[in-house]
Amino acid sequence: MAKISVIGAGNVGATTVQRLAELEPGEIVMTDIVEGLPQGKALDLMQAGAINGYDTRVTGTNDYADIADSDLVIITAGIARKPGMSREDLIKTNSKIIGEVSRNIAKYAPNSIVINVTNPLDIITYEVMKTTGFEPKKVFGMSGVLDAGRFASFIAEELKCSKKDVEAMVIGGHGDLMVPLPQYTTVSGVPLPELLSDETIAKLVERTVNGGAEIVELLKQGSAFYAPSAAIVRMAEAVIKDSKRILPASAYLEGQYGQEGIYFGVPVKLGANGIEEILELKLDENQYETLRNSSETIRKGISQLEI
Ligand SMILES: NC(=O)c1ccc[n+]([C@@H]2O[C@H](COP(=O)([O-])OP(=O)(O)OC[C@H]3O[C@@H](n4cnc5c(N)ncnc54)[C@H](O)[C@@H]3O)[C@@H](O)[C@H]2O)c1
Ligand SMILES: O=C(O)C[C@H](O)C(=O)O
Repeated sequence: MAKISVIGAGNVGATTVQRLAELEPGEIVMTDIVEGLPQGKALDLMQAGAINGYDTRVTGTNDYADIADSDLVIITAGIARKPGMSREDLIKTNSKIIGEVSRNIAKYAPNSIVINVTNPLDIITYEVMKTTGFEPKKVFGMSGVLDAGRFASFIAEELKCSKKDVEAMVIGGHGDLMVPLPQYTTVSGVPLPELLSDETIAKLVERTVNGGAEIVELLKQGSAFYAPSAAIVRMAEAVIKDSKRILPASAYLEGQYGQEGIYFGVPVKLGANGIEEILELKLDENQYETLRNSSETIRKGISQLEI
């Protein structure tokens, strides 16, 4: 049985707790700075257990001491972007919030694995690793599972087939320069380029890259949270069940893909120890070029962090 703490009880945090509770992992603690918010949502989710049939203990708190001895901590605290903003525009505000969050995780849950969700994803995940002082393999970010889920959903719509049969792969930074990989995307084992024309694939790639912004524009306030929480739970499940799933995650690179000392979305093996392996894929020259440009945005963001 695992203890999971979710920092931030907003849209992403609370929806994540709801999905996690249904898996019956053991105990879930939800924290926020707003008094009453995590407590009220936790009580509501406890009562839902009687109807949905789960016995997970869910509690809400404003006190970091309650995350003590967590096996897994999921960070969703911070602000979401508004229409017209890039994720990088959130650096200043969110890095202040995450500095405080990270120091408390290091203090109260020093043996935990940490999944960061707060944007700008790759830059803030770097801040969490540096501020907690945790080993890089124990700190990683959620991005590629969401981006690949969007790509898969658009592909299924185009092919008029079940989403269940599409396995997509998206790597790189969780920003405007992410890299969907059609050559590593399959529909029941059939490579995507055999099913759709280059022009159609290019259209779906573009929609995937703008997938977060498309929802931000529609909502006018806040950003996506149903697909993001589903993606977080897929990763959390791999950690608590030690299932060694191969999933894209923002991982600390030490030479892989020609990158050193930054967090970047890459396929990894996820288990109880966090990132247990990083898989290196062969890319075409354009994809390498986009990765290099994306890494520059991440380095620029890291240089703006006050850590
Ligand atoms: N990685 C991804 O793919 C992805 C997907 C969706 C959202 N996000 C990011 O996740 C973050 C949260 O999004 P959301 O939609 O849940 O926002 P939200 O505004 O609904 O919730 C954020 C919560 O964080 C809380 N908070 C603020 N400061 C805090 C602190 N110091 N300690 C604890 N809690 C604090 C707020 O009170 C609020 O309840 C944003 O930065 C957003 O961009 C990332
Ligand atoms: O788009 C955002 O700002 C939120 C998140 O990163 C997403 O991709 O939905």
